[in-house]
Amino acid sequence: MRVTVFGAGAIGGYVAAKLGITGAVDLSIVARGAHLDAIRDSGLRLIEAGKETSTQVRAAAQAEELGVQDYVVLALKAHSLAPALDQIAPLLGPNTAVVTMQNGVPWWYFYKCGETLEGTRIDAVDPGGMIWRGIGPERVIGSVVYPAVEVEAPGLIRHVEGTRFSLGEPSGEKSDRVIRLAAELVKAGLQSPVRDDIRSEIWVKLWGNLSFNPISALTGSTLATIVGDDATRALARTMMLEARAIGESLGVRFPVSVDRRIKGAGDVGEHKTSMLQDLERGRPLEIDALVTAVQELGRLTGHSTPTIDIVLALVRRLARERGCYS
Ligand SMILES: NC(=O)C1=CN([C@@H]2O[C@H](COP(=O)(O)OP(=O)(O)OC[C@H]3O[C@@H](n4cnc5c(N)ncnc54)[C@H](OP(=O)(O)O)[C@@H]3O)[C@@H](O)[C@H]2O)C=CC1
Ligand SMILES: CC(C)(CO)C(=O)C(=O)O
Repeated sequence: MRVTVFGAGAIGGYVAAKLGITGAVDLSIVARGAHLDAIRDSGLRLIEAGKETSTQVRAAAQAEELGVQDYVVLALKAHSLAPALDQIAPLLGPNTAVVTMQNGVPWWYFYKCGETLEGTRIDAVDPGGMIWRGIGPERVIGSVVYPAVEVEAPGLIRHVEGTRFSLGEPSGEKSDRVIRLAAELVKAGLQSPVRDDIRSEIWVKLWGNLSFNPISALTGSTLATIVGDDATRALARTMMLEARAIGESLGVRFPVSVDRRIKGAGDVGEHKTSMLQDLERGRPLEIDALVTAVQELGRLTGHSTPTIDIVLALVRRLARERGCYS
């Protein structure tokens, strides 16, 4: 099984390191810059549960060096995907499956969704439908990423917590390709349940990201602090209720209450969301996949999002001032 992880940063690097340690798949990564140089020099290093491992993995700067794959794991930040389409193309053959390991509303959301909006492109994450055309939604295996992972230094991945990568076909089918991939991830020591309704799980994760991430960027606060403060907790809750109305109108089942989801986020503790971490590092923020796309889905389904709109306006303004959003 030929597997390439494109964008082997924190999440992609973790998946690649785990698959590499098992050695059961023909594994490659595409990376760039100092990170790529370090992986070529010293292997892909992973610190997990206090133990460091290093895996020699085929690491390419250009996908042409690797050719057509059985699976391509896309572990880029959502905004990095459109600019990378030409670089990803050489990995794709007629039977290549593409696994989207990203937070937020995925660009393929309305593929085989069984809704009246079937085939709708979401401009916030797929401007002009260029990703839909460039990758093809029929290749997609959806994913929900739970682990917290960081790139501590070039070539060095630090696992913080969590091992679950839920997978699911957009159609909900338990296809051979998704079952085979899940089996490899499990062999590598990860949890990989195959879902028949991956969109509902995407929404439960998104629920936290669309509210806590921009609030944390705006306030500089950790999850525990946002949840512990009555006013910011209420703000997150209002955003989540606006989002739930949109999700439910799209057929999403929320298996937990909004208050339980908020408690779960608070229990993570004094943790800075990825959006706050990106802001502090001056890196582009994933505003569009996490927040703008939800606003767009609100417009598509006829739901107003007054609180999401305000928070979105503020976090965009902040990110523009800091050069982290264009
Ligand atoms: N990290 C985490 O704990 C979690 C992350 N997620 C989600 O997972 C997704 C990935 O996040 P994360 O792993 O943190 O992000 P990272 O920024 O750590 O990793 C993305 C990697 O892709 C690389 N990249 C971007 N464009 C290209 C390109 N054209 N060619 C080669 N490499 C490229 C980046 O390189 P460069 O650094 O040079 O830009 C970086 O190494 C996001 O959607 C995030 O929200 C979800 C749950 C938890
Ligand atoms: C920690 C959490 C769950 C915040 O919603 C997250 O996914 C992130 O930081 O992006």
